[in-house]
Amino acid sequence: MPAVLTVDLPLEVLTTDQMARADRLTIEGGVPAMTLMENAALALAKATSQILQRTSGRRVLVLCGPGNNGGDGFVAASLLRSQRYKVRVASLARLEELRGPAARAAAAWPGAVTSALECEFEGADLVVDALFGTGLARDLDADACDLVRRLNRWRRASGQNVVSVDIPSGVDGTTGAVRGAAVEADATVTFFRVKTGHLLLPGRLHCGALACAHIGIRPSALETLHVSTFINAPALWRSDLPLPQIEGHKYSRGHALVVSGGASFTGAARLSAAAALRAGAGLVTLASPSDALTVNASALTSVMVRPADGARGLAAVLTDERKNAVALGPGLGVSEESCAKVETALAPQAYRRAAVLDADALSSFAHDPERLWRATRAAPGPVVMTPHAGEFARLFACCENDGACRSKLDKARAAARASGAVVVYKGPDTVVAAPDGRASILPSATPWLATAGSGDALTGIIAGLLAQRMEGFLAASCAVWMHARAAEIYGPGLIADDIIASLPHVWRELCGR
Ligand SMILES: NC(=O)C1=CN([C@@H]2O[C@H](COP(=O)(O)OP(=O)(O)OC[C@H]3O[C@@H](n4cnc5c(N)ncnc54)[C@H](O)[C@@H]3O)[C@@H](O)[C@H]2O)[C@@H](O)CC1
Ligand SMILES: Nc1ncnc2c1ncn2[C@@H]1O[C@H](COP(=O)(O)OP(=O)(O)O)[C@@H](O)[C@H]1O
Ligand SMILES: [K+]
Repeated sequence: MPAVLTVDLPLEVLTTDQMARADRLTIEGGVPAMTLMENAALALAKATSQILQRTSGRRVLVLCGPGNNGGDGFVAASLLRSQRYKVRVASLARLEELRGPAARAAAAWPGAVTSALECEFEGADLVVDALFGTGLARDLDADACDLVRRLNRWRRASGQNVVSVDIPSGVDGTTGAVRGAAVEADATVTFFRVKTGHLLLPGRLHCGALACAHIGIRPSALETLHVSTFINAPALWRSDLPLPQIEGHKYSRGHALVVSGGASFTGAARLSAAAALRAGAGLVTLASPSDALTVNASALTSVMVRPADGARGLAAVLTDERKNAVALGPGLGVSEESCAKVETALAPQAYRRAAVLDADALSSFAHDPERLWRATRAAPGPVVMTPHAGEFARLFACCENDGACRSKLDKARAAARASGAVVVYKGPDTVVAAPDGRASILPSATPWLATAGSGDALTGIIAGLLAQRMEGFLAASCAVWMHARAAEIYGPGLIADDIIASLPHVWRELCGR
């Protein structure tokens, strides 16, 4: 499998509305719509011909829809025909229904056009899906759903390739939802910038290999779009990555405190502590209940262990101002005592201490999320919360059910706004959202990450970066990427300990030494 996390795509991610505005601004700025369409078709024909290994005579079927996505299809069909491919075109709309550049593109196609609803895929070496793009406005009707499902069945049975223009037809370009049915593509060529629907599930699973082509839209168009969603890639946070300084010492690299659960629940916190050290914190201390002190101390070497019983014990350990990042949740237990420990860790104080809240530190507030948000809003430093889907549903039910929240991205943003904390909404398409509206989406992650303790390792990496004083949103995004990249490097068979063991390889890639 290719290393997807290191593929180069532009950082900014757009909604379909933002993309439409970028198109409009460019056209108003003097670039003809037809030029954009021709450039889009050129990129598409190039991708198609690469998949067909430039062998002329191969048979290509182009499925065109009623809008400009179909227009791109018509122009690409003409280009591929001029490159000596055997091209058939099938249209969903009657040609007289087409408007604007799409109508002009269809008129320039020299061959026959058949009905897409009746078309046969047999004999095709590749199908170009130009049915619907970013203009998809409602669910596909029954006939279009039937066409898409027939195409998907043919692709699976024949093993031939499908290339989607802009976005697999049927995928909502903003939310990633499937509107009735959606094409399963082997490759998708999008234009100018990736859209949120390419990255959020299930949309991402329909795209295959995603490429982004420049078609003449000026990057200056971004200035008016107020883009706040980014691909989670090193370019987003690399310049803020904390690196050890020659004149530095361990205290200048920060001191993370991880809070352990009781005697039978200590492994999770130890994973977090080890991950915090590997993420570069100069020192890591495990605050352990007395009954778990021996088991923790005997299982740790470079992590220090200090006794801390209850919220009071934690408060005593936290009087040391050098402990500038605290992580709670893994193995903590769901209880009122855990709520009190979280409130202690977040209590206002004279110096800036960052906090990461995961697992039981979140679930303990399920009956009263407002109580947690009061604490997170009042906290003196950045707070990062890392819920998986179950924890998110328990804690942020109001954001789940809010009619304005249409996607995982919307929900994570609403949760960050409500809590005043950075929210890492975990899963195969992890979203990191900051209270100020910034968000990042991880473009891929190996499902081998779904293993016990994997989230605990992530909590530790975030704590380690926060201890080094990295800004909250960037630290959380960077940690999510490092965690996924460590798993990608290690490969199949991964367990949580391997994520931690792989972190030096990730560092080496990031800093080149
Ligand atoms: N606007 C531009 O300047 C450019 C647009 N380009 C292409 O144009 C596409 C966007 O074009 P459009 O805005 O025309 O939209 P689309 O071609 O994506 O589809 C919209 C058309 O389908 C209809 N429609 C929407 N949902 C439907 C549904 N569920 N069932 C049946 N019909 C439905 C709409 O009424 C409209 O006619 C992009 O995806 C891209 O491929 C490219 O040519 C590059 C430049
Ligand atoms: N299918 C998947 N694909 C990629 N990453 C996943 C998948 N499922 C879970 N993950 C990631 O694995 C980690 C699991 O965290 P979590 O559910 O808290 O596990 P645990 O509680 O066992 O530590 C998260 O970082 C999450 O994003
Ligand atoms: K399409």
